[in-house]
Amino acid sequence: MSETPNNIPSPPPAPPVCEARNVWTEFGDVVIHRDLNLVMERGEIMALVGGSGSGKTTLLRHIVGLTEPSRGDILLFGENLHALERERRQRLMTRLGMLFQQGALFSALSVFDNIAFPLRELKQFDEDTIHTLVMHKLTLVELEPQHASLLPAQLSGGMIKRVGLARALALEPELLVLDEPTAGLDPDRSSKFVALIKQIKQTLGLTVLFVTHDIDTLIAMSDRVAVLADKHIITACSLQALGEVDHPFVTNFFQGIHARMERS
Ligand SMILES: Nc1ncnc2c1ncn2[C@@H]1O[C@H](COP(=O)(O)OP(=O)(O)OP(=O)(O)O)[C@@H](O)[C@H]1O
Repeated sequence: MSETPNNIPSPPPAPPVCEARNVWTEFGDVVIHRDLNLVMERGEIMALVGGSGSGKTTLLRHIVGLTEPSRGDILLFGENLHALERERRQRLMTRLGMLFQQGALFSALSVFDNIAFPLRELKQFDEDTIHTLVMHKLTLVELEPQHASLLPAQLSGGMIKRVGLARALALEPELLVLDEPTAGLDPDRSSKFVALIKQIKQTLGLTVLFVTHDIDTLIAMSDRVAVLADKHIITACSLQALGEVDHPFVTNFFQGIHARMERS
């Protein structure tokens, strides 16, 4: 522990928000992740990119506790997620929120009930409090109170994403995980959704990890880019530094980024 000039010990540095340590994932004989390592610091927005089938969604699913790696550890806020007993693990999971591809809303539940779902699961809030929290999240994602009673089938693609985001934010997480947040949105809706995520990130002081194939989203959102190739993270660096990385996937990918930046 370091000391201040008055010899008062300063507190130990906060652990990384999220860390994958020596992670292996195997489906039968097929190895998806081989000794994969990744560290995310508080307050950053990190993009996770990689070829189709390289294991990005699988890694996100490990990080949000839906699946467990074959070997290795996932640490969230310094705690070893898969080694915790159930109750502590559930408590830890309330510190993160996930937006799935296509929103993954419950089709039979209204917008209100979708957003209320994680709050009700927790069994800590009465219905008045849940109402206040849900309506606050609806405002946060720039939807109107009258949208609360709609069913997912009555929503546009952009609205579904916003409701999914509101649900991911329901428990006021510190880490937000987004799988392809702009997939399926037209360029205008996509850039509005990116702006909304960045604004919410700023307001709530979130750390954000997202997967994308979309170069515009990558350029607009990321502080750092983690590249999943050859079954592990080959680099996690700024967009600029990515230009220096000598790897066929990165070289290809960077050509696309370069062309896009020159067009804008
Ligand atoms: N439960 C499972 N059982 C067997 N194989 C699986 C399972 N889940 C994923 N896979 C395989 O693992 C590989 C990685 O899948 P994953 O969805 O993580 O890739 P991805 O990088 O997110 O791909 P994309 O960019 O196309 O969405 C794929 O070959 C997939 O078929």
